[in-house]
Amino acid sequence: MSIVASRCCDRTAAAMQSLAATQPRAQPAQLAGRPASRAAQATGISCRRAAASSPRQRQQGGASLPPPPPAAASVLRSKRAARCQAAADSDIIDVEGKVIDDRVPVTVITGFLGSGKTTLLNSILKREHGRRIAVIENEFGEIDIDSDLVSVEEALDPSKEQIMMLNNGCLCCTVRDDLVDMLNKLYDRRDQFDRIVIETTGLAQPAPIIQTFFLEPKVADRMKLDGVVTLVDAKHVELHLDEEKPEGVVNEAMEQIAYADRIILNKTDLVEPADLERLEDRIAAINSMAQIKRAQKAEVPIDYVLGVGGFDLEKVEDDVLAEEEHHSHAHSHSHDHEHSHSHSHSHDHDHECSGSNCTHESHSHDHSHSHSHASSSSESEHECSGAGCSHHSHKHGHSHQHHDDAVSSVSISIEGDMDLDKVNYWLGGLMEVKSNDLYRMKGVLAIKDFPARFVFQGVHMLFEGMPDREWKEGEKRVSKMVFIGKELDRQLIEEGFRECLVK
Ligand SMILES: Nc1nc2c(ncn2[C@@H]2O[C@H](COP(=O)(O)OP(=O)(O)OP(=O)(O)O)[C@@H](O)[C@H]2O)c(=O)[nH]1
Repeated sequence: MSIVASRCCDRTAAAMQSLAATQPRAQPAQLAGRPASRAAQATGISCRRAAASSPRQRQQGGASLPPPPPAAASVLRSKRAARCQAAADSDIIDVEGKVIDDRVPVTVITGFLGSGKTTLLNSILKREHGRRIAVIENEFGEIDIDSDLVSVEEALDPSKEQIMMLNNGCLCCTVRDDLVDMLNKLYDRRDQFDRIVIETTGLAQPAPIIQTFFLEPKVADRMKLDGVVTLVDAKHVELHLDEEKPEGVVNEAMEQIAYADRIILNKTDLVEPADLERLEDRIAAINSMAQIKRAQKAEVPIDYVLGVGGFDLEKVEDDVLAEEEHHSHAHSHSHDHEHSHSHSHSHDHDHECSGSNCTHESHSHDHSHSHSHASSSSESEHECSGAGCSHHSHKHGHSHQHHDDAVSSVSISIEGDMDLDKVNYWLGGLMEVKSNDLYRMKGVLAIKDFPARFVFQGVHMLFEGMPDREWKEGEKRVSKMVFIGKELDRQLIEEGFRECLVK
């Protein structure tokens, strides 16, 4: 694994306009191969997991901007070989040469105040699922931590040797070091548990917690972030999402949804089915990659929250495909609406997508009851189907709800080979310029002259990627990317990505 961690963006230069440009620059962002089991199988190279989780690897260049890449295809190969050597001595490899990932999986439970986090945690701890769980409970100063503690303590069964640690501070801003300490202390008792669950405060911003698992070498070497599970209070979430925040102040509720791998739409007993549909649309517009499940008392199958693999490169394709399915479902959902309202809808962009060159604007399906038929008022018309369509800002909302959520998902799908140097340059620029506002991204790329697909995922300035399986004979070489972030300029992102195509 390669992680580019330029935490601070010194170079805001040229802003977003520069992203569409394509000349390689001196220090592009890095797309480098991660030696992982599937890649190793595909290439015959057997080496180990996450090179970036090795402190030594980090010193060797994972944590700073990498040198300029040589010719496209050789970047992946040479980096992969280097990483094999770098990681070899500390890694466990099975008899077939496959890497065994022995790190402790960690689940982060987040969600706004009162959304049901403790209810979920208690439910996880009480159920028989055969996993021994250590819990880290984080609470914020003013909140009554004692009552929460009691409820969690009651759920702990001494015979299962569950462990709980309490951190009385805010993980997101002041005590990430505390989290590191706690994780490392917990690790000393590694034989007593199989996985760790962290319940965050309702006001937590997930990013620093997530980043801890990639940026802190010791933690990254010992633990693996399995997934971010976000509880959403169906009754109150819109209140929080709609809350106007002063400039520069984050909307925690929106961020918690944006970073999620799994969303539990909880307290469904308190709202009407129509409210749930509307909420699901709004949540999906913010984060189109996360699965959403409705629940009461946070009751969901255990596999929905544990063993998610939300940051696994091996699962990137599933997530990207899930996003596409979600999109097409949302389309049909929106069309259902259309019919039930007897063609009285105004879509911002009434379109269907097909062909490799479709590049349409935000799919904001505005189900307004007061407008006439969509086609008459649409700004652009296109069709949408097939790999070549690039979808953006999947905002499937209703006219009575907000359309100006600052956080949204942008997905692009383009057929054809990408020029690696250009992708390096463009993606590096995007990460630099958007840094704090680019929350999560995942993608599968077709790189020219490279027989394997390249998969990547990222959080802010953290980026990891690796060659995946080889393209199959006759398979369409399609590159897909999904970005979740704040005030993403869909058009600029798409133009930049399209410019990376081999001419
Ligand atoms: N009606 C209803 N109440 C629920 C549901 N799930 C949880 N609750 C209740 O909502 C309240 C808050 O739930 P918690 O699990 O404590 O929520 P939390 O997110 O941990 O709360 P904080 O720690 O304050 O952020 C409790 O009284 C729960 O019993 C649900 O599905 N329906």
